[in-house]
Order: sequence, then structure tokens, then C-alpha cells
Amino acid sequence: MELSLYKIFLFSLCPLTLLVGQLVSFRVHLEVDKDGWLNTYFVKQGWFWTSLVGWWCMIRYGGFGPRGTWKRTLLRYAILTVWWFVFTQSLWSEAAPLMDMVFTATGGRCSFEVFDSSDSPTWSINEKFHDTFSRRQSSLQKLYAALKKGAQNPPTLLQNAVSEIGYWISEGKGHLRGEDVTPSQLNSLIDSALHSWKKINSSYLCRSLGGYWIGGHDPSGHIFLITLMCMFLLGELQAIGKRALRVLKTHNRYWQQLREHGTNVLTMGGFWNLVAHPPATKKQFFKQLGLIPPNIGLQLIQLIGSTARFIVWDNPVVLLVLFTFLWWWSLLITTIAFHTLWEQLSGLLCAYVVAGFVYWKLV
Ligand SMILES: CCCCCCCCCCCCCCCC(=O)SCCNC(=O)CCNC(=O)[C@H](O)C(C)(C)COP(=O)(O)OP(=O)(O)OC[C@H]1O[C@@H](n2cnc3c(N)ncnc32)[C@H](O)[C@@H]1OP(=O)(O)O
Repeated sequence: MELSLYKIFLFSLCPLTLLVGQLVSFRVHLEVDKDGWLNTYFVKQGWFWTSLVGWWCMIRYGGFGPRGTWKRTLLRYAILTVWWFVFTQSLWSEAAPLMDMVFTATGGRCSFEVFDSSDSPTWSINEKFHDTFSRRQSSLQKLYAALKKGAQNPPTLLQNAVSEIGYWISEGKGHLRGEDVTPSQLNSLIDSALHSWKKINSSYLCRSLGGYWIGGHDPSGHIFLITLMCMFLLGELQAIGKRALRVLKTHNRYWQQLREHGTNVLTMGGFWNLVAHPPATKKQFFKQLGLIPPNIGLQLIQLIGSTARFIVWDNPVVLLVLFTFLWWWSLLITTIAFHTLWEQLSGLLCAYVVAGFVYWKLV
């Protein structure tokens, strides 16, 4: 395989991003919302989006045609998919994914330290027990449900623990009702009860019971997944890139329409005013939107329709580039804000050895 500039870019993008992220993290402290839209709907469903966009590009750019390269693409995709699945997902409900095996083998476990066991005279929730108020509340609820479900003939102390957590959830009080037990006793009671009922060997199972992963070496699942996704999308772009660029250049009609409709929409009928000075409430917004002359509304709809068609149907390579950018951005954020350097490196390395082999040897 000859080493082109593009190949250098493909193979160095993720490691360089990790390096940049590490350097930035020395200077910048980022607070990132784990439940933000990008993480929840896109990155955490990343292999789905990547598969969809990757294959859609293959279909639209004739990868299935007489000179198509779909067999090779399918082989590369299959290898990457199997590796992603084995590394991050449970093959069956009892089995742990590889990344969680590494974590438990290096001393990590699922913890249920709910209550602060320092010497404080009042009972409070352990600060390490999940990182936001809403996550704490929902984890307490999961824990409560798990304890209630698991305890058929629970000892009195455990019954008390369950009712204390129930009380905490319903009342949100800053202290418990003064049982004859210390916070650390209650913690170990909950912990040993849950660990004796179930073999908690995956982060997914741990979270579903309300617990959290502590100790051990936890390879970054995000860095692993995003590296695979970037390598797949950018790697396949090599196969379709020239054709995609040719198609992109032939769409003069769209640019013409964009210019015509775009200037009409922006210069007439108060639309620009609406964008530049949006009203305070949704009601006012829709009221003002209703005042826009119908022909402008129609042009706006046509504009949105032709843009969607231009991107999704005619030039899905735009989607591929957009998604790659989205993954890259998320990779950068992850390297700045999550995991230790060694956990980031192991996530990267585990993805890189397979994706690197695939795009080095199987192109
Ligand atoms: C013949 C030819 C046929 C062809 C055919 C053609 C048609 C073809 C059509 C295709 C059609 C599709 C077909 C696809 C079929 C599927 O692929 S469907 C499956 C879709 N599923 C997915 O994509 C799931 C992807 N997700 C995952 O793999 C895992 O969730 C992850 C992302 C690896 C999990 O990582 P993790 O280890 O839990 O998280 P980790 O990185 O350790 O991070 C720790 C914490 O920090 C947070 N965090 C880390 N980084 C960040 C960040 N940047 N921002 C915010 N939070 C962060 C994490 O969210 C996590 O917090 P929690 O919310 O979990 O508590």
C-alpha cells in the first residue's frame, strides 16, 4: 500500500486529536453534560448512524454497481462491526463486553456507596454517587426497584435500607430518619445484598441497578467507538471520494435555486426580521410566522426541501463529512474531559489496531 497524504491524514487524525486534547486539558477545565443531545442521541448510538450513512453513500455512489467495491467494503465493515460488538456489548445477558472484562480484571467493581460514610453527624448522599442531581435521583430509583425486587425475605436492616431510600426519593430530605445503623453499615448491606443476588460484571448492568463503576482500568468506550467510526467513514471516503466530488460539481441547479429562493426569503416579508429579532415566546413566534406572505412561506419550504434533497439524496457525502466532523468533535471533548490518559490510550489502541489493519491491508 502506498502512503498518500490522505492515508497519513486517515491514520494520524485520532492519535493527534488525543494528543491535542491532552495538551488542552492542562489549561482548560471542561464541565460536559453527559446527557446532552449529541452524546445521548448520536454518539451513544454512533455505530447505527455510521452504518446508515456509510452504506447509504455506498448505495448512492454506485458501490453496488458493476464496478462497485461493495464486497471489500462489506468485509471491512463486518470486521469493524464484530470488533465493536465484542469490545463494547454483551454477547449474551450474562457475558461482559471485553472492555468491562479489562475493568474487572484490573480491580474495578460496581459500587453502591450511596451514603456519605465520613464522620458527618447528618446523613447525606455520597458525592461520588453519580455526578448530577437528576442522575442521582434516577439511580436511587433504580436501586430502590432492584432492592425491592431482589429481597424476598430480607433481614430487617435491609428492609430499613429499602424504606430509607424510598423515603429519600419521595421526600428528597437531607437526612434520614435516624435508624440504629451507620451510613457505612447501610452501604455495605446494600452492596453485599446486590452483589450476592447478581454477578455484576458489566457497566451496563451496574448502571441499570443504580450503581457506579469504581477502581480498575476502564478503557474509554467513547474513544474506542469514535476512532472506529472516524476510520470507517474516512476510510470508505477513499473509495467513493472522486465520484462524490464529480457529482457535487454537477449540481449547479441547486446552487442557482439556493441563490434565488434564499435572497427572496431573506429580503422580503419580514422573515429576516424574525430571524434577527426572534420574539420572546413561541406563541408570538408562530403568530409572526403567520404574517409572512404565503408565497415566501412556499419558497422557504421549497428551499428546505431542495436542500434536504441535495444533501440526503444527491450528495450524501455531505452527511458523511458532517458526521465525521461530529465524531471528531466529540472525540476532542472526550479527550479533554473524560478518563485518565492511560484509559484514553487503551481505548484508542484497541480500536486502532483493528481499524489500522483493515485500512492498511484490506483496501
Ligand atoms: C449486502 C450488503 C448489505 C448492506 C446493507 C445496507 C443497508 C444498511 C443499513 C444500515 C442500517 C444500520 C444497521 C446498524 C445496526 C447497528 O449497528 S444498531 C446498534 C446501534 N448501537 C450503537 O451504536 C451503540 C454505540 N454505543 C456503544 O458502543 C457504547 O454505548 C459506548 C459509547 C462504547 C459506551 O461507552 P462507555 O464505556 O459506557 O462510556 P465511556 O466512554 O467509558 O464514558 C464514561 C462516561 O462518560 C461519558 N462521556 C464520555 N465522553 C463523553 C462526551 N464527549 N460527551 C458527553 N459524555 C461523555 C459517557 O456518556 C459515560 O457516561 P454514562 O452516560 O455512560 O454514565
